[in-house]
Amino acid sequence: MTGNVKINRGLKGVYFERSGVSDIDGAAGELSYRGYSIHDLATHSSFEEVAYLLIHGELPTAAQLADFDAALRAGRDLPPGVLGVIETCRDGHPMDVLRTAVSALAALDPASADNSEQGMIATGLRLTAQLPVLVAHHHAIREGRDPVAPDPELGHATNWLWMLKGQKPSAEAARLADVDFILHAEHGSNASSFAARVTIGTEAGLHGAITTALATLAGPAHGGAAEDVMKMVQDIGSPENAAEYVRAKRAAREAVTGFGHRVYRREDPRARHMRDGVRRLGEEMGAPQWYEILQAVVEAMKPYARHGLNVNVDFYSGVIYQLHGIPMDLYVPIFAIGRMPGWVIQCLEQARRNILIRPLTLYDGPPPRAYVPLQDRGT
Ligand SMILES: CC(=O)SCCNC(=O)CCNC(=O)[C@H](O)C(C)(C)COP(=O)(O)OP(=O)(O)OC[C@H]1O[C@@H](n2cnc3c(N)ncnc32)[C@H](O)[C@@H]1OP(=O)(O)O
Ligand SMILES: O=C([O-])CC(=O)C(=O)O
Repeated sequence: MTGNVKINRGLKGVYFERSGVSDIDGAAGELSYRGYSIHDLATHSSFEEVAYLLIHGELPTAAQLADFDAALRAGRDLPPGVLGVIETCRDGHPMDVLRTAVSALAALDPASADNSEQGMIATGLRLTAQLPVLVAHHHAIREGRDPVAPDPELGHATNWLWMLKGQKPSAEAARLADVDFILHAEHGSNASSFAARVTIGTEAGLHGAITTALATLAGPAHGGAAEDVMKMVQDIGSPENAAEYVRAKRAAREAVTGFGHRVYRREDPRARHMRDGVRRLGEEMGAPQWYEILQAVVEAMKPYARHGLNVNVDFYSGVIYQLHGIPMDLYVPIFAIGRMPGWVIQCLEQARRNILIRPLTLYDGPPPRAYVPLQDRGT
């Protein structure tokens, strides 16, 4: 069929469902989770509290938070067998290894087939707890070290840095990681959450949906941007080279990574918290040049700021990880660790009022024609 049909390529501007989780005002540059401003949450909250808020809809009481935190800490164990999978693909990109390990968990986790509401919440908590362990263990294995066991005395962000580096992080480093996870925890119908919903829409399980989400997050137009920003900063090398770098990119009509967003027409509200972190940490660590290069890129992009083109959340996050000595190929997995509660609640919302997600493509191929047998098709 062809005809006068309106096509929204990339589903731009299309509402496909209602959601009570996060509200994004792209024109105003505002974001809230369950009605709470991202700025309040980044300033006052913790990842554990935000994960509870996202999944259960309300901020927890002290007792509810303690139970939730205990469940997260208890969920860090990995079923035997998954380390063998990681070992087999140890030299792959950490995002490929993580996706493969989560996919393997579907087969190795005895409770993975429980698609009830309570079953999905329990699986979601386990996966939220397990993702940092998978990433840290893979990193140790590829470096030829023994994986560092999770420490049940430590909260989510502190334990992640402990397992990654084998040393207890400073309070400042742990807080920056915590804020990073809060800022990445949820973002409506972004590509990876939408992909996870499509998977749940077929009544597949949560491990499958998270595997889909991980595959989708990895691309440079989505979660892969932080890694690319760090590569860009290294290519630029010094603030005075930024203008020429941007000019050449725009002359070639190439995107400048870390800029642009499908929804925001102002600065991404999450960016300011990362920017403050880069500036502070850079000064403290005697490496202010990264911040200066980033700000020189922002300045150089101003003439191209049509349609409100501005920095997104991942413009600054890569440099924070770099200052913490975290390898570039772990930046997307870090995003994934933070995004887990968002994926879980998007999947729960989908499952609660499930409908198969199946839009249409308007056919514009050849008209009907007769089949030509192989021997009649020439050489
Ligand atoms: C966590 C996240 O996923 S945030 C996004 C992370 N991704 C990146 O940072 C990669 C770089 N950015 C991009 O590739 C894009 O901005 C995307 C894919 C994120 C969004 O793309 P779109 O939805 O097409 O953006 P949008 O419709 O707002 O584009 C408007 C205009 O700005 C331009 N534009 C968008 N992003 C950029 C950019 N990074 N650099 C230069 N120009 C850009 C577009 O080419 C378009 O110009 P046109 O009207 O002349 O065609
Ligand atoms: O919402 C989007 O399209 C991408 C994004 O910023 C996110 O997933 O955090």
